[in-house]
Amino acid sequence: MDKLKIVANGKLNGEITVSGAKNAALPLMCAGLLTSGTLRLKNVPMLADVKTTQKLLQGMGARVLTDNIAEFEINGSTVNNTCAPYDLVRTMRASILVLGPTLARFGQAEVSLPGGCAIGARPVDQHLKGLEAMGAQIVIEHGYVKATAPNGKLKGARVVMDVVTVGGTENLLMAATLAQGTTVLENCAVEPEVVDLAECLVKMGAKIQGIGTQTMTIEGVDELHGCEHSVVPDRIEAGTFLCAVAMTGGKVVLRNAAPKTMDVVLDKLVEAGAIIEAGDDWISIDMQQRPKAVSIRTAEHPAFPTDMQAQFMAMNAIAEGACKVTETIFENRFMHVPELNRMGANISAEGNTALVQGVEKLSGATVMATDLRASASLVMAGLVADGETIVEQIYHLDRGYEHIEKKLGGVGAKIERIRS
Ligand SMILES: CC(=O)N[C@H]1[C@@H](OP(=O)(O)OP(=O)(O)OC[C@H]2O[C@@H](n3ccc(=O)[nH]c3=O)[C@H](O)[C@@H]2O)O[C@H](CO)[C@@H](O)[C@@H]1O
Ligand SMILES: C=C(OP(=O)(O)O)C(=O)O
Repeated sequence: MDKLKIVANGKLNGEITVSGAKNAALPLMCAGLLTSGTLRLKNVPMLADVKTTQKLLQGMGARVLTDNIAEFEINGSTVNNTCAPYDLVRTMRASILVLGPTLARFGQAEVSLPGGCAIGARPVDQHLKGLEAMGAQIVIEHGYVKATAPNGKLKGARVVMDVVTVGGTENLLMAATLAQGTTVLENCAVEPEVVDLAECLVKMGAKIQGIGTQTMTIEGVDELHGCEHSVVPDRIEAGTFLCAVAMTGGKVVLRNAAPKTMDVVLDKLVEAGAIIEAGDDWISIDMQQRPKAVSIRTAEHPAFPTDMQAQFMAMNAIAEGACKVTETIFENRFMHVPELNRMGANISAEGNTALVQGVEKLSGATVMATDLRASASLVMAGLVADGETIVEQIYHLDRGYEHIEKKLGGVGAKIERIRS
């Protein structure tokens, strides 16, 4: 399994181009199942999860073409299999997002239950509850969700999700576009990636009102057509690089970024001492001091994103002062804490709260993490640690960061992939 070797190399300086968002690209690719037309997606990040989604869609019979430089064409006219098998679903929880579109277009779907993962149990009860309200008959058998729509069609319904769920909102939104009648989704997630999906669906002919609000009303249509859509920039990848610069110091400009989707993260970096400037599609950071510790509390958008919690923990680990990090979205998202402590950090975690006392120095070590953002936080710690840091098990990182070693290497980091 590949590893990353990182040696501190001073301040980061230069420019980085941000990729399209993983969390938007995956549901957008699944939306290709809703139409027999061609969905052309641009700005798609070349990530392990995108390749898994490509395999999943191809396994269902869809034609998926890519030029391997950020463009995909998905054509759902040839879909002849409504099953998403365990061997693909288990490597990527977002596979559950084929359930809504497949059921809505073909009247049946069989999708392996994704199961829990390192950061929490992550049930999909809200997805199933919503589809049942839309008339689906659902059984769980042999680890699979087997869903059918009586007479082949879902029916519009009012669904109040009892937790705010990004994937649940996306699945039900896609399903509702082809349902008969009107669906009202209440308590929707308003993450930028949900908005991006909704905007693409509208281009495909869907009738959706309330995009970007907690209530979306969808008037079902008989069919959707193809369209061209550019994936929203990845606010989490961008935030990760900004945090890295906040730790090393330096001046970096991020291109193809979406600062309007990152308000709270940018505010917190300013609180930490960074000078941040932004235009429509760029962000610059200038950091010439040791960061100040900043307390954060994760919550649904537009509050502080859980997917940035580990990276801020790494920054706080070397910051001046002490702070509190509270995780309210996932029940087990502190796996980076013991690894950061092995590198000399002073963090104590209990329940969903971690108290961080900043230290002056970290020391390099061999570390690993069992989830994506935890792995990113260890890479960042390596950028400022004494000696060599080896981050193992980086297939987690490859799920969500496109060429992280090249992007950070391009602004002066000493970081090398060791292939095995
Ligand atoms: C591919 C993708 O977009 N992944 C993102 C998505 O994950 P994902 O869509 O899986 O996250 P959700 O928003 O659904 O999960 C939020 C919380 O709701 C709970 N829940 C969710 C669904 C459900 O049916 N029942 C239930 O109880 C989950 O266990 C979790 O505690 O949003 C998360 C929260 O912003 C991000 O961390 C992930 O990066
Ligand atoms: C938790 C994450 O992703 P996923 O939902 O794909 O596991 C993430 O991107 O940090």
